Amino acid sequence: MAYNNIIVETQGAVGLIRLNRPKALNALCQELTEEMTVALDAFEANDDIGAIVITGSDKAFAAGADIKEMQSKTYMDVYKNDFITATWERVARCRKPVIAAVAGYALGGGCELAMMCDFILAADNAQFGQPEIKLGTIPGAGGTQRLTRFVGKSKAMEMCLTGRMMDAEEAERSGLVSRIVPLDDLEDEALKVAAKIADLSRPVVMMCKESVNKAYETTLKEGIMFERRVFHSTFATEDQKEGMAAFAEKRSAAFKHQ
Ligand SMILES: CC(C)=CC(=O)SCCNC(=O)CCNC(=O)[C@H](O)C(C)(C)COP(=O)(O)OP(=O)(O)OC[C@H]1O[C@@H](n2cnc3c(N)ncnc32)[C@H](O)[C@@H]1OP(=O)(O)O
Repeated sequence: MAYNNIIVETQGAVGLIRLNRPKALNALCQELTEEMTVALDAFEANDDIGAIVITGSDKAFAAGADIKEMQSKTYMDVYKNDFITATWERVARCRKPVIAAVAGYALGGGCELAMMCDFILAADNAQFGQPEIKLGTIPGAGGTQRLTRFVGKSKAMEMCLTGRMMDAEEAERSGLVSRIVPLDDLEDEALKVAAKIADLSRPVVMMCKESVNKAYETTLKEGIMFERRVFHSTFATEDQKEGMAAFAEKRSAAFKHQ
C-alpha cells in the first residue's frame, strides 16, 4: 500500500508509523487517519511485530485534527459519520503495545492521539494542549476524558477551558508522559523501548496491557479480580514456563510467544 501522509517501516520486531504532513504540522486529515488504520491493521496481523511506535517530526507530533478540512462540516456530516472517533479509535483498540514518541506540538487531536497510545515518551521540546475551545468547539476524540484521567480534574479543566499548552516538564510532573528524552534521542529511545517489549512474550504483554487498561474502566475490586484471573491464565502459556525456568537456570528466556 502506498501512503501519502505517513511513512511506515519495520525495524526488527517493531512497527514504526511516522506522521508525514510537514507543511500542515501533521494535521490529522481524514486520509491520514485512514492510512494509520490500514498500517495498524497490518502490524496487528503480522506475527513478527511485537510493538508499535507512532511519531511525527521534530516540530510537530500532530497539530490536531485538520481544521481546514473540518471547518465547513455540518452537524449532519459529523453526526452521521461519527466524525473523529470512527477511525481514530483504532489506535486505542490496538492489542499490541503502542508507544507515542512526541516531539514539538501535540495539540487537540494530536494530544488525543498520543493519549490513545499506551504511553508517551516526550522530547524536551514537546508541547501538549487541547486548544479546541479557541476554535469554538471542544475536544472530540477523548481529550476531556483521557486528559482528566492522566492529570486530574483541575489541570485538565484549565487546559480544556483556556487552551493553554503544557511543556514537557509539566507533562512529566503531571503524569501525562512517562519520560522526557533529549530531542535527538527520541526516536532511537522509543524504538529501543519498543524492541525490549517486543522481545518479551507477546501474549503475556497483551494480557498485561489489558489488565492495566482495566484500571481505567472498572472499580478497584473488579480490577483486582480481573488481574488475578489474567495472572492465573499466564500459567497456561509456554512462555511463563520458559520465563521462570530461564530465571532458575540463570539464562536468558527464549520466548516462543505461545
Ligand atoms: C476539534 C477536534 C475534535 C480536534 C482538533 O484537533 S481541532 C485542532 C486543534 N489544534 C489547533 O488548534 C492548533 C492549530 N495550529 C496552531 O495553532 C499553529 O499552527 C501552531 C501553534 C501549532 C504552530 O504555529 P506556527 O506559527 O509555527 O505554524 P503555522 O504557520 O500556524 O502552521 C504551519 C502550517 O500548518 C497549518 N496547520 C497547523 N495546524 C493545523 C491544523 N490543526 N489543521 C490544519 N492546518 C494546520 C497551518 O495552517 C499552516 O499552513 P498554511 O501556511 O498553508 O496555512
